[in-house]
Amino acid sequence: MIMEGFGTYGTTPGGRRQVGVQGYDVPEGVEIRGRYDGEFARILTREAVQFVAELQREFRNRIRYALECRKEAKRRYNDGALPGFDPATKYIREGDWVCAAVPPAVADRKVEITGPVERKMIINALNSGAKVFMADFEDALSPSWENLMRGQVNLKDAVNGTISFHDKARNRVYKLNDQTAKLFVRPRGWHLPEAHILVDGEPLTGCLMDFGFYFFHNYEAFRRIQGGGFGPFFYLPKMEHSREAKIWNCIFEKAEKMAGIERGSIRATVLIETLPAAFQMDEILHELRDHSVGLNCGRWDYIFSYVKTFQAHPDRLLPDRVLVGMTQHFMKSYSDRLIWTCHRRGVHAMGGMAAQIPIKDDPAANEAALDLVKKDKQREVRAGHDGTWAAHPGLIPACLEVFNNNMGNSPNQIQTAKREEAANLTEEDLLQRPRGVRTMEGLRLNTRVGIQYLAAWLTGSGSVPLYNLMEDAATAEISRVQNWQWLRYGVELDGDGLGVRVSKELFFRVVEEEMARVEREVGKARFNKGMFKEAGKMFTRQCTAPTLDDFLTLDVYNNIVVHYPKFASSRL
Ligand SMILES: CC(=O)SCCNC(=O)CCNC(=O)[C@H](O)C(C)(C)COP(=O)(O)OP(=O)(O)OC[C@H]1O[C@@H](n2cnc3c(N)ncnc32)[C@H](O)[C@@H]1OP(=O)(O)O
Ligand SMILES: O=CC(=O)O
Ligand SMILES: [Mg+2]
Repeated sequence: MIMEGFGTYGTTPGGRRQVGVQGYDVPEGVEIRGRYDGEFARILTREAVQFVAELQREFRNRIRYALECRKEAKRRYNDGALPGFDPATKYIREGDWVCAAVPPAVADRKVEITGPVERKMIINALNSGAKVFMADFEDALSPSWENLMRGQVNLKDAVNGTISFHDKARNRVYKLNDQTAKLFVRPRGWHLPEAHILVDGEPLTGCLMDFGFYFFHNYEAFRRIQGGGFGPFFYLPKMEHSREAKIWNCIFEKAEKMAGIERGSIRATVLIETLPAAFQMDEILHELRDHSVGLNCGRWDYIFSYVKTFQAHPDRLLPDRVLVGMTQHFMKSYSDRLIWTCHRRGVHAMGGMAAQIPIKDDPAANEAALDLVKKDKQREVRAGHDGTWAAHPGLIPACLEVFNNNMGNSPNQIQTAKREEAANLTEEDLLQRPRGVRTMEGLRLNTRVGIQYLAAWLTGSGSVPLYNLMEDAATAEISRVQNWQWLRYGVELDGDGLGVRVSKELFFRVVEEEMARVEREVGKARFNKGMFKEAGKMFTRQCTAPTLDDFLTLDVYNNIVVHYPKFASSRL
């Protein structure tokens, strides 16, 4: 068996093995095709891999079925059906039940910072003054083998309190403060495979890798150090139906049993970030009622999902992306319903992410951006949200101030902001067509943002600052699907007064011009060294595809897969 934690990778303490000929010690039926690294071997222990493989074997058929059901629902929406409340689960929506009590350690979640599982950012986020840090394997992370495995190593060190980072260029050492944010971890969505680990010859389900290794290595320390006897805590993304929440509930139960900890120890907040899930809030909470700690308004994926769900409904086209904010009736209705539902069931109703980030070189623009963030947070706290998301440490004081000013010393508003009137929101409220115009600048912005995001993702960065906004997989998806839909229906760009219709010819010209603009902005050297040209081709292909790809990152995933077929895993 390979020993854990031996210094530089490649040789055992005895020095008998060579770099590259070493492998992870894996159980029967598992093959690891990612690069070998001594640090990664601390995570990929035989026992941990066995646990993850068992999750895969037990749940793969149910996951497959849930994904088939998504396809079936897509067929129905494409044939003209609209999402709505399920009559079969009316008894759950109308029933008088509550979720398990919120663990005291996370009663106060006024401001949560999010970010990829990158070492320095984890330390900065935990030290940021936010109540919670949502460490992200999802929208904010490009899921390369290196990023995923380093992320697991970083989280293990973070939970144990030993994480540090030496920025050699700036001669600065990063360490944890005495007071840190509570850690939540967001695994990938169900749809993403993990091509570097095969179980019985098939790729592992990505989220089972993220959840499984994190849980296996950290549940004991987390419950002792962070969770006050509860935990670990998770965020669950991109679900479309309560049957998917049921799978997570069973996974949690299996993990708790394996660990010998009480049922209900693990807690998760589900992002309501798909249009179909907005009609399943009660059902999702009900499935997870012993493991729930609320719902969150994942606004960016929600907008993406609106377009995707209505991809075949030309009467429901979105206006320019910048016009689809939380004050649009369908967005406001979804946030109101989420608050009402969560508080009725005794759990947190979390707000979402304002995309503005600090602007370093322009004080006036910085002030204006901060003002937009504050207004967004004010709207959330007054509506009854118990907390919100921030993308950057520089925003934490302002967001906290807004929530503290409106909530005083209360840790949350679960008992005080019931929002009973939201019970009257109808299917029509949740689906109402967004208002606004479409412009050439909207098409251009989608294009240059989509391409630059993809270029970053292909080279390892899953969240980037672009034009003073945070961009991640969810925001980039909006750019992609909106372009696709406008092209598909040859929409008129009615906001320009020119009556121009979107066509392939127009789009190809826009791509060319925006690529030239990006090259000017980032500089020739960076442009040629980066993956901009490849990203441009991929984005163009996606926007002009005859049928809409379900996910941008799924389509391009193979470009970041790096296999080490001969050496990575062996049974020693
Ligand atoms: C739709 C959704 O799912 S939202 C959730 C997913 N998205 C995210 O989590 C995005 C999180 N945010 C980020 O990734 C970053 O803030 C970005 C990419 C948008 C901007 O990053 P940068 O350009 O590096 O920011 P900037 O240069 O201002 O950073 C200043 C410092 O703050 C740190 N920082 C910035 N954002 C974060 C963060 N979210 N968490 C921790 N530290 C952060 C930087 O590491 C840097 O640290 P240093 O001074 O010690 O070197
Ligand atoms: O995950 C959050 C979102 O807005 O999408
Ligand atoms: Mg999202």
